[in-house]
Amino acid sequence: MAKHWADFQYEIYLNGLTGAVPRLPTDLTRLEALTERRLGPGPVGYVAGSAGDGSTARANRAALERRRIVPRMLRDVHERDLSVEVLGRCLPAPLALAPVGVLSIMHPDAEPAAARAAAAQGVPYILSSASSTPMEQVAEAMGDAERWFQLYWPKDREVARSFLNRARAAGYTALFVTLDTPLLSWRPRDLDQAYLPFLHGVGTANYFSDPAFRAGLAKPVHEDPDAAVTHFVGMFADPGKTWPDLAFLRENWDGPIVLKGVLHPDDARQAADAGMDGVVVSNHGGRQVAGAVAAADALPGVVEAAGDRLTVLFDSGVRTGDDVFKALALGARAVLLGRPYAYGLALDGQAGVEHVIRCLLAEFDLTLALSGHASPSALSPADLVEDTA
Ligand SMILES: Cc1cc2nc3c(=O)[nH]c(=O)nc-3n(C[C@H](O)[C@H](O)[C@H](O)COP(=O)(O)O)c2cc1C
Ligand SMILES: O=C(O)C(=O)c1ccccc1
Repeated sequence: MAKHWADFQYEIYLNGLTGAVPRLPTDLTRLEALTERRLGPGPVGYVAGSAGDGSTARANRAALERRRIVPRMLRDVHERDLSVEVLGRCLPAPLALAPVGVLSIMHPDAEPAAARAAAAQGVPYILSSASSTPMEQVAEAMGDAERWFQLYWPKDREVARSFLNRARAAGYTALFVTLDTPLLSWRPRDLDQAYLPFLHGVGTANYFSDPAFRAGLAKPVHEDPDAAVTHFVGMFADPGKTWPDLAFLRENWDGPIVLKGVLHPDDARQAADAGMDGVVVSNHGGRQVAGAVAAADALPGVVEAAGDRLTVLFDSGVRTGDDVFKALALGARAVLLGRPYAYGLALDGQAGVEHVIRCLLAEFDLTLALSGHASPSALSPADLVEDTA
């Protein structure tokens, strides 16, 4: 019998018999305000903030909320199985933790704590290139869990090659290549605080530990940290890249490659033509293009274009179990979760991240059951209506 994620609900009530209540709210939309009280304005602004006036982030929520579930009754939902196949692996639920860089601004335990939390719950953790801990150390924290690595494709070919070699040697199997961040967007919350974590050296661990990166420095990192940061800023991304460049990644990575940040159906077709294995329909949580299409509104078109050539994943704005239901009904195979787990980490370290995963999946399991379905594969667009009022 598959694990019932909904059992967490009963566990909470049972603990209540001894007077215990959960350490963090079970409505994950409440975590941002709590984190705001805990952390300084720079760090929380960086995580909570988005591009421009925040319209894309709001549109992400509105597009999910506008879609409403039409539950079905009397359909035997006693036994449920939330597992899904993603990139040739069986996951216990349709969820992975999105790559979130600079996590040490949230909590000193940072990426290793998030990785341990994900591993404890059997959920994949996608490690960001811009992590505060080198990828080899995070790999150890992941233990037997699935290891996925997010690539910010460095401008320098040798650093790119070195990252791929290191990731492979450290046991990462799938590569998530983020396409939507060749530049950082206009982010007023960070600009008004004049706060950018990397300029404080945060999020540079993979680079500063990299032999190919260090070969480009005149002096060792510790002798001239400012020059190392400047080198990182110039190297971190490359707005000059085009579709034919993907051949380099295909030649240098033999596992699955997923392009993160695809919103247009034609880009999905180009991804498939370039031999990619999947896409993440994402607008980076509203952090890149202000005024961009809501991720959920872009999802059906990309799903159609992908056909059976690509695995389609989804992120940007997922906060509740019914959001997961809706993304899957619109055709995503699984969702990635971003800010909520960063807040869980800020508020309670590894335990906070586990709390977030368990709440989201318990709520999804209950939504699935109460809507008359026993597995993610049963969902389709016919389970939703669009609220046009
Ligand atoms: C603080 C922060 C840092 C992020 N860093 C990265 C990153 O290093 N690489 C990446 O591909 N996406 C990054 N993202 C985007 C997430 O992977 C994801 O697309 C987004 O957070 C999903 O939206 P949500 O926060 O609404 O769930 C970051 C997001 C946040 C909030
Ligand atoms: O802030 C982000 O959204 C992001 O993707 C990023 C980029 C570089 C370093 C850390 C995070």
